[in-house]
This record gives sequence, C-alpha cells and structure tokens, in this order.
Amino acid sequence: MSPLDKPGPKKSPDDYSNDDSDAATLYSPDNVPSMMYVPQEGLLTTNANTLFDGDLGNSLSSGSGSSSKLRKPRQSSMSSPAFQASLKQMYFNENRASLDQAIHHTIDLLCELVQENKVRPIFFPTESGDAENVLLNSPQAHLALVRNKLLDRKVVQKTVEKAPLDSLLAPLDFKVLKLGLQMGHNKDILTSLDKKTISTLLDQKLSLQIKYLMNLKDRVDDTSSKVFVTGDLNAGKSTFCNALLRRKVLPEDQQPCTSIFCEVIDAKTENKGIEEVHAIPIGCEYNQRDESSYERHPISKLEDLVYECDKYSLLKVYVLDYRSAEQSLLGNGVIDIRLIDAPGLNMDSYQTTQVFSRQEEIDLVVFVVNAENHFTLSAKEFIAAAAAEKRYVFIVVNRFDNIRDKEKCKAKILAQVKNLSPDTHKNAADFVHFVSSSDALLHPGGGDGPGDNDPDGNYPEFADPNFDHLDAALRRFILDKRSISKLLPAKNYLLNLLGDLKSLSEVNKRIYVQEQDRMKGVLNKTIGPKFDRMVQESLSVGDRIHRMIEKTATLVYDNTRTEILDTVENFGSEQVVPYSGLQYAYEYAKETQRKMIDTIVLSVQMSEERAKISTEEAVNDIIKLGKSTLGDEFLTDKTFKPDLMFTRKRDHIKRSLDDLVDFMDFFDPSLESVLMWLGIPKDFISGVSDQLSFISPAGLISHIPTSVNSIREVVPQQLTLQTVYASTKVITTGALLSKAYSLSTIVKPSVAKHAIMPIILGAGGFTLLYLISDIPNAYPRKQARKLKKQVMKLDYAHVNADRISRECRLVLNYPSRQVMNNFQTSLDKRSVEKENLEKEMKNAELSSKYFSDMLEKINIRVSFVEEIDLESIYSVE
Ligand SMILES: Nc1nc2c(ncn2[C@@H]2O[C@H](COP(=O)(O)OP(=O)(O)OP(=O)(O)O)[C@@H](O)[C@H]2O)c(=O)[nH]1
Repeated sequence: MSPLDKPGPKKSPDDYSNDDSDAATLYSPDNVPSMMYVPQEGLLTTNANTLFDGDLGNSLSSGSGSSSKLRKPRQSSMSSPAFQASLKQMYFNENRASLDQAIHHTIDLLCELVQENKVRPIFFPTESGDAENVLLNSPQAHLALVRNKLLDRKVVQKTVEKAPLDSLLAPLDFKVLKLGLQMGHNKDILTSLDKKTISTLLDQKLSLQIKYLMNLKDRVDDTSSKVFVTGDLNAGKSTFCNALLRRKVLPEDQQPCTSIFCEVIDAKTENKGIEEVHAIPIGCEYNQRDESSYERHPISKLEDLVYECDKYSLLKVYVLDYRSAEQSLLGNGVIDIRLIDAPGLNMDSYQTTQVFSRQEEIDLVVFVVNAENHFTLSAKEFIAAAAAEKRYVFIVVNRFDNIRDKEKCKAKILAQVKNLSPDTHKNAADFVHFVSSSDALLHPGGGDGPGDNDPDGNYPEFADPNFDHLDAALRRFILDKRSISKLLPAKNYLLNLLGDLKSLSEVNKRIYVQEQDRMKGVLNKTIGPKFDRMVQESLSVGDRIHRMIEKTATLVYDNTRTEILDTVENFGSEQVVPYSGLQYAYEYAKETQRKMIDTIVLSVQMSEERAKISTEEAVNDIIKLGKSTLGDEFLTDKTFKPDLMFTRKRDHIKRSLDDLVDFMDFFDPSLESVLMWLGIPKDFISGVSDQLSFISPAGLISHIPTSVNSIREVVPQQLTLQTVYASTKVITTGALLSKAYSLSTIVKPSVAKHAIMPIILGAGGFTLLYLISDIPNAYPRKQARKLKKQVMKLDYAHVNADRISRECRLVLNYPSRQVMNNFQTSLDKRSVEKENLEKEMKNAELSSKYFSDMLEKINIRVSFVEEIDLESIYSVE
C-alpha cells in the first residue's frame, strides 16, 4: 500500500531529489540527526526549523486510514538527503506495518483452512505428474479415498477411466506450497493414503506455512539486517567479508577452511565494545546472557575455530569497526547489520541443509563465485532458489584480477545470470559485481585493526575501484532501499502463498460444485429409487413368504388329519395280527390292540415325515425367493436340518386309549360275517349288502315277534337267515330264553316241548360255533370301532395335525425371518448410504460455499498486498 494519497501519480523521493546516486551523502552526519517525522503533527521537521512553507500541496497520508498530511516541502528541503532519509524511513515503517497486517491476515486464512480441513477434507493436488498422482488428483479418486479409506488402485483406475476427461484436474503448479513440502514425491506416504493421512499431510503443510509466516513477520519486524555470504568452495567468501570490514577478521586460506557459519556482529552495539568470539556448541541454543550456551574465545583463535565443525554449530564474531558511520557497514548508525560467512556450498549435506534452512532469517543473499570457474551446478541451483524467494541476489564474481579477457568473462557470466535470476540481471549494475576482494584489502597501511587508519583518521583508498562500487551498491540496497531488500522478499512470499491458496480454493470450489451435482444425480437416479424399490420388494416378499407358510401349514394339517382318520377308518376290515386259536384269544386281543395303536402312531409319524419334506421344500422356496430378490446381499448363516423337527414323543395316544380287553369285545355278530362264515363269496355279500343294510342287530331284536301271530306274519317273509340271525343275537344277549318263554305261552307245552328244544339246541350250537369262529374278525372290528370312538373323542387327528402344522409354521418362520432380516439389513445399508450421501452433499455444499467465501477473502488480501508499494519510490534500475 502506498502511503501516497491518490489521486495523482505517486512521486518517489527520487522525484524530490536532484541526485540520489551517491549513497554516502545520504548519511551526512550534518543532516541525519536534524531531520525527523512527527506523526502527531503529520509534519517532517528539523530540531528547530520548519522545513515546510504554508501550502498544502501534495500530501502524504499514513496509509492506515489516518488523515494526517504532510505539507509539501520546499524544493530545497525536499532535495536534502536528510529529508530523503526520513521520508524513506517513514515509507519503510508504513510498508512494514502493512506487511505485518497482511501476514496476520494470511495466517488467519491458513488457520481457517486448517480448521476447515479438520471438519471437511480439502482436496490437495500434488505437484508430481506421474501416473499415481494423476489418479490421486482426480476428484473422483480423492473423494473415493476420503470415503473408502483405502486406495484400491484397480478401483481408482477404473473410476478414472470412466470419468470424463474434462473433469480430471491437472496437478497445480504451486509456488510456495510446492517448495515448502514436496509431498507429492513421497511415494511411501502416497501408497498408504487414507482420509486421515491426507488431512494430516495438508494440516502439516498449512501449519508449516503458519510457522514460516511467523518467522517472516519476525524478520519484517526485526530492525536488523542479515547479509548471508555464500558461494562455492574457496571462492573467496571470507576474503570478501574481510574486504567489506576492511580488516582481516575471518581466516582466509588456499585450502577450504570455513566449515562453520560465522556471524560477524558489531561489537560496539551488541557486545559492550568487546571483540571476541562466542562459539556455540552443537545442540545449544545461543543466549548471549547465558554463558553456558556458548564458549568465549579471542578473535585470534578464529583461525582454529573455523575448522571445528564437529564441535560448534555457529560462531558469533563480535568485531569493532573504527571507521565512521558513513564508511562502516556494521556500525552504519542506521540499522544493525550482520554478515554471515557460510561454508562452501559443496560441503556435506548437513551444512548445505543448514544454508537452506536459514534462508528465511536473512534479508540479502550475496553469492560469491570464482571468476575462473564460473557457476557450478549447485551454485546455479542455489541462486535460482534464492532468486525465486528474494527476487534479487547479489552476485560477486571474485578473483576477477586473475581473468585476462575480462569482457568475455563478464559477458559469459551475465548470460548465465540472466537465466538464473532475470530481475538480478535486469539490474546487473547494482547486483552483479566483478571484483578482486584480495586487492580491496591491499592498502598502504597493511595489517589489521584500528591502527590501519591513516594519521588523519581517514580510511585508506582501496586498490579495486569496482569494490568501491560494490560496497556502495550493497550499502545502498541494505540501508537505503530496505523496503526492497527487507520487505520485498516478504511481499513476494505472501503473494506467492496467497496465489497458491487461491488456486487451492478454486480447485476445491470446482470439485465440490461438481461433486454436489454428481451426488444429486446419484441420489435422485440411483440410491433414492433403489431404496424405494427395496421397501416395496420387502413388503411384497414378506407377503409372499407369509402365504407360502400358510399354504404349507394348511397342507400339512390336512394331510395329517386325513392320514390319521383314514388309518382309523380302515381298521376292522381284516385281522391285523395272526390268530393262533381260542386258547390265545386274550393275547390276540392285546396284540391286535397294540398293533392298531401302533398303526395310528405310525400314521402320525408318516405325516411328520411328509411334513418335514413339505417344510424343507418351503424353506428352500423361501431362501430362493430371498436370493432371487436380494442377490449378493442375501446372506445365510443357518442351514435347515429337518431331522431336528418333531423330536418330542408322540405316543401319548397309547396312554389315552383304553387298553382294557372286555369279554364282549370278542363278539361282534353281523349278518355279513355270518354269511362269510357260511362260505358265501365276499363279492356276493357286497352285492346284496345294500339290501341287508337295514338289518342291524338292534333292529333285528326289535323285530323278533312277540306272539305266534306275529311270528306267522313275520316267518313267511323273514324265514331262515333272518331267523337264524335273530336267534344268534337272542342267544348272545339272553333274549332267546325270554323269547322262548313268551313263545311257550302261546304254543302248547307238549308241542313246544318236542319242537322248541331241538331248535333251541341247534340254533344255540350254531350260534356258539359262529361266535367262536368269528372271534378273530369280531375283535378287530369291535376294537376298530372302539378306537375310532376314542380317536374322535380325543380329537386325536386334529390335535396331531395342529401340532405338526404348528411346528412347520414355527420352523418356516426361521428362513422367513432370515429373508426379512436380510431385507432389513439391506434397507438399513441403503438408508445409511442415503444418509451419508445426503450428508456428503450437505458437506459439499458447505465446502463449495466455504471456498467461494475463501476466494473472496483471498482476493481482498491479494489486492491489499499488491497495493503495498515497495518499489515505486526506489527505482532499482
Ligand atoms: N587472486 C585472488 N585471490 C583471492 C581473491 N579472493 C580471495 N583469494 C584467495 O583465495 C583463497 C581462498 O580465499 P577464502 O576467502 O579463504 O575463500 P573462502 O571461499 O572463504 O573459502 P572457504 O570458505 O574455505 O570455502 C585465499 O588464498 C585468498 O587469498 C581475489 O580476489 N583474487
């Protein structure tokens, strides 16, 4: 931000000055102390005299919203070096405050991003262009990673192949984030990426940037300036530092000697005027007030100390410069300058890393290159990196005295500089110097220290005029153009970082907008309808299974009932066990009874077996239905075991049935059995059975004539068989005697006496014979009726049919529940899927909104930083 008010073109202090080229005159001791800026009054003033006339002309504001204005100074005052110096100081302070603010704002943005990354993942494209990263850089791959935790390369490959080309985003060319972490090259991390890792990596990246910005802020706020002198081995770095100090402080040698960083500090301001070396042992943190953090050594020991890189990490070299403020670089009276003499660049990697790691602490990099060797590969790399960060690099081409064709050498080196740092090349007169440092130290007085000044107190003339020019340019850049030397790298860095954050936000905004649309499509076209369809399917399958169970249970019930009733119904038609004779009649009866009961039990057992088969079929049908509807999602964890069905005892009927053998159970006279006993073919009996059906033993008894008339009436029609039948019944029931008695009342006793007795005896014998012979058939018939009666009474068929069908229903409920549970699981899964998608959609919406807002903020910050005008007042060219 320029402190110059608009409108009207900004004027650099150079515009007020007639000649600003001679930096030495800026700090004329006569002028510097007499000039100061009074912010409260908005005036530049001397100790006693006002330098401004009464006109309010071109005004200067504080740049931070203050309305304070500088009155236009008189031309004579404006051109004074003191005015220039103070004005530049004011600009510097304002720009520094603005940069501080910009750094704070950027830190805030980074903190916001860190927070956002914790809540919702930020897509981070890596810079490497290899195949793996292309996969990782696609939005699909990234979100898949986030969702699925583990990267299945094949799956991602498939996704990428399917994705439309324009939806794949090319890796971004980050400037700061890339230089800061180089995450994309770490294959070990990439292969094990999951949501947490991505988040942690980005978190680390952003946290590092926050840390870096804190350091940057310290650097901007730090009033001192650090000049980092580095270069190739034996290029003359120490000699160059000594030439700047005009003393042989640092050891020079033809062999590489400096193996430790040496920080040269003004002893007058920083060490109570005492010249000494503070050697900081490796691992110690230097604290000047804590003597245990370093070792004190005299300057003369420096020759040895520089070799002890195994012992010390840094040497703080406090020296006095007896020259005047306008001659001395360290004791310039304006700012605190420190020189850092670094070991040669091709030292071991640790040292080189140190060089890199320290870059953020330094304001100016001076790269010393041997004119005879030109740039080595490591030198080129270093200069390019430093220029990218600082924009300007001081290049000192040393040992130029050894070069014969100086112009050719110059042209060659400048051509190389052009490639490495265009800005430095553009301002080569200020930043590229061809010198001989050793010559610069040659002066008539020779030797070191305070005694070298000539008797008049003036410092001797130098042998190399080019070095004078370098010295002046360096002082001018550090002291006069501090906005550039100190603040420009910070501004540059901020712009680069904000640019990266902008790219990151743009990519994320685009991805999340795309993702939102994609997920909306998935929800409306796939997951939503799938969920509804599954709900319908589960209802319909549930209904079908219920019907299947009912059908099977009903079938089993009917079959069982029919089976039992049929079994009972069929009893009595024939013998069920062999008859061994009258003397075994009781055993026969018991055996017949047992056999019949067993047959009933067997019928139940058979019904159960059939029920098992029906149940198994139904189980398979239910599972098949589940599988056909749910496909792969159907999981069966149980197998149906029919043997486990009907394991309870089923012979309780034996206990229920009356198993007493009654004497009368052996006799069951019937016309059919009589006919059969008489040897009449069975077919014939069946043919006439309809006509005989009305004849029942009870009916017959009721039809037994009660008088002779009635006998007369009856006999013609019901002769023979009926009579025989009736007579057997009469005998068996005792009715015969009563009928005989009643007959005797109507028939003359003498007649009766001769006729009845043989008849009675004949019929009785016949009947007895019939009854005894009919025992094998009569008992089963009687027992069958008895059992049937009891079965009916116990409702045995229903009870068993109900029991079996209930067990079938119970068993079938298992696969039914299994299918329905599977449905429920699938529905739950769909529901979770739907909820997750809705949640992700919401997150994508929030993320896209977040990055839109973030982009707006970044744009405001970028304009803020861009408006910090560090250069217009100092035209480097
Ligand atoms: N001819 C000539 N010799 C020089 C010049 N500058 C330095 N030297 C010599 O080069 C040698 C190495 O100088 P140093 O200053 O020790 O080099 P350095 O880069 O500090 O060495 P290391 O830090 O040990 O890598 C010494 O012998 C110097 O005298 C120069 O401008 N011209």
